[in-house]
Amino acid sequence: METITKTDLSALNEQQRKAVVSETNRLLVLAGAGSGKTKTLLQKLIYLIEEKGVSPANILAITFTRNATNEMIDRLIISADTSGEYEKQLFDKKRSKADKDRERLYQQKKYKWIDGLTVRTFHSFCYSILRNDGVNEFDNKFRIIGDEKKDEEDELAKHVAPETVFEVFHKILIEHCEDTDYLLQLKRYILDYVVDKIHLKKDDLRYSHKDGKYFTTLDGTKVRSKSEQFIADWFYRHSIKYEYEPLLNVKDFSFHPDFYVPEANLYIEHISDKSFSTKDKEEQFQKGNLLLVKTFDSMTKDSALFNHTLDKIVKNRLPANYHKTVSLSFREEFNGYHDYVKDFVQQVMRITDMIKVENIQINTVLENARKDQHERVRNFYESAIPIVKEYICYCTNKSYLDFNDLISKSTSLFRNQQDIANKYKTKFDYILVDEFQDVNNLQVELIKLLLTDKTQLFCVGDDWQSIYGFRGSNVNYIVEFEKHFEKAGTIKLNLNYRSTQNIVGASNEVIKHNKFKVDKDVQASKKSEHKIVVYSGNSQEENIQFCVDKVKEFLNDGITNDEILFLYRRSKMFTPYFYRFRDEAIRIQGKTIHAAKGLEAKIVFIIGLTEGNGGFPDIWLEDRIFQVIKKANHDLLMEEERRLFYVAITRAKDKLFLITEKGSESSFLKEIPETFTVRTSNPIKSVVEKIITCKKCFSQLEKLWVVCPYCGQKVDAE
Ligand SMILES: Nc1ncnc2c1ncn2[C@@H]1O[C@H](COP(=O)(O)OP(=O)(O)OP(=O)(O)O)[C@@H](O)[C@H]1O
Repeated sequence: METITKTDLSALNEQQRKAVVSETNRLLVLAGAGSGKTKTLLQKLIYLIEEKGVSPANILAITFTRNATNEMIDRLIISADTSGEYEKQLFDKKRSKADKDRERLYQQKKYKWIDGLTVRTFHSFCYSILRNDGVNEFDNKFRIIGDEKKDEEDELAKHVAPETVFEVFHKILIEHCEDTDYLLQLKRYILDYVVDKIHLKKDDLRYSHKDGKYFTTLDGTKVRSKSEQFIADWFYRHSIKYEYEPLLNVKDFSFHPDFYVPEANLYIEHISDKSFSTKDKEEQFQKGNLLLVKTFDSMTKDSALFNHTLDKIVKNRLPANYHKTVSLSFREEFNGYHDYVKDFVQQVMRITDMIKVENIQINTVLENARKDQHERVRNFYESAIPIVKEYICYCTNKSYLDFNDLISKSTSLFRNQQDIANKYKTKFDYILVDEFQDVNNLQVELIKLLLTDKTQLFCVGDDWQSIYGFRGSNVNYIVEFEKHFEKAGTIKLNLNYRSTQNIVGASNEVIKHNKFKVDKDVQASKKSEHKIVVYSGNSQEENIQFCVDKVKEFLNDGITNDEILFLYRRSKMFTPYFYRFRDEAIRIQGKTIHAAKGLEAKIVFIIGLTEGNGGFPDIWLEDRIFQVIKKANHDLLMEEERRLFYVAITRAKDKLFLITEKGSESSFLKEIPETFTVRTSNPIKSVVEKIITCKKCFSQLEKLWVVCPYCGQKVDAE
């Protein structure tokens, strides 16, 4: 075999080394943030090939994202490339991404051992299984449907559907709206629960309308009660023109009856428990020789009966040639509400994913939803489920597979076709999985179907960083690894090489508030020169100003833009910052915390750390709609939010800024002990680090190191 690269076991700490040489067949390397899990996994790969003589063809390394796969391949090429050229090219800012991708591919081919490895995302691995071996199971000329239509650079580009999941759902929804009943049902849902928000508690919007007209009817009129809304909707559904609270001048005085139907020359007064006596009004009607009909709240309890009543009252009085059917247009009916329709589609997409990951029958979901005590939940599913069913049929007819289908089709292929399962089982003697804390049911099932008693499964992950629960990942697989995989072992990596003591200390304290986790004693290897800055301005403008000033200061001190990272819970928090920095002609990197997984930066700002709606924590999955498919209690959802905060904090190497607003500080900030922070509303000057020389290997180090990262010598900071 060609010489590849040296397994540099001496560059690893004892625990990392133990993990690399371990012969345990089911091993979990449970690592704290920045403790070198990716490094350990790569060394394991190299060790297997170089020291143990394993053929690269027998190794499968699985990641979650294309970026992670590329990074893994990059690191392998760097380790093999003694000239150091590849690393230079990779970090060359003048080179385009496409250029780097081409170079990666070229280098990968050049080193046969790297090319021989299977380093894939779950999805691309399943994609090739289905393409190569799925023919007996179903049409293997399928195309993938996802969030993007095409990316020229993507290896899967040729096989991607010409429409996105969202587009298909939206299209199906519009088609469904050709049925007027469905259209109005959906419109009613959106008006009630998005526009009027009638599901919210009393102390909100509902009573804040000065004129008391709160309920929105299907034609957009605001009325005073649910019953009036029902009556107005009934007119709309039957295309009967009406006037709401028209001014009526009768003999002795003028007043506003509830409804007037011109074509029937009829007035309707709806009587609720709270209505005043209508005696006076009735007299006036008699005097004026006008037709008044009363309806009562008690009638509205049974909607079928009430429909019937209105039928009797109104229809008989309409002219004989009155025709009722008018087809409604989707575009016009939702005029002004199209963004809400899109939100609805997003929610339908979310439940479709959940249904697939949890492997529940659609009709079971509908049955459960119908039993839910909340009308909003029942109504949501009545409108959503027909769309989900149609989407599934549509994808089958078009031979589209979405990301969940790729995995579930692969597992069913393995279950149904033993010979194909055996082919993969015998091929891969070693299966390495990165970011194991993010696996979901389907992915674990796939892994299990690939294992034999002899296969070595090597998983690395950090339960404290499990942040994809909302997409179906299940932190239980890592927390109870030894229950899910027989005869499993665990090695913990506890030394954080990335962040300084204050950052590691703060992150440890925050995560202590979570109950569902594995305990780890994560230590920092770098001293702190700076405390974490918690800045609370009086307004967003003050916060932005503070960040702009700080960033300018850093840039003046010679720090480059890509060493500074802005993190946030939701993209929209960043928008005002983005525009302000753009006005200042400063380019900064901003990422959602989810997208910052695995990244690190010298200086990190976490913005939007306010309590309450739109802040952080932001527990949206608690919405009862999702609970129908998967139960999740408030405490567990809060734990996921806290893990997300933990991921954010631990991206910082040296300096961390936590940006909040006076009076609405995120509860997470209170979980960081004072010793690690400076809390202020004023700008603060930063401390400039000094460089020292390691006495043993003479490396130039920032004063922050406790132990020299190159030779392990204890560094005397003084
Ligand atoms: N034994 C070691 N000696 C010196 N530096 C190390 C060692 N192990 C890891 N590092 C360095 O620590 C940093 C973090 O490593 P890595 O990215 O592998 O951590 P990680 O556990 O995957 O992090 P996270 O889970 O937080 O994304 C890297 O810069 C890496 O080179």
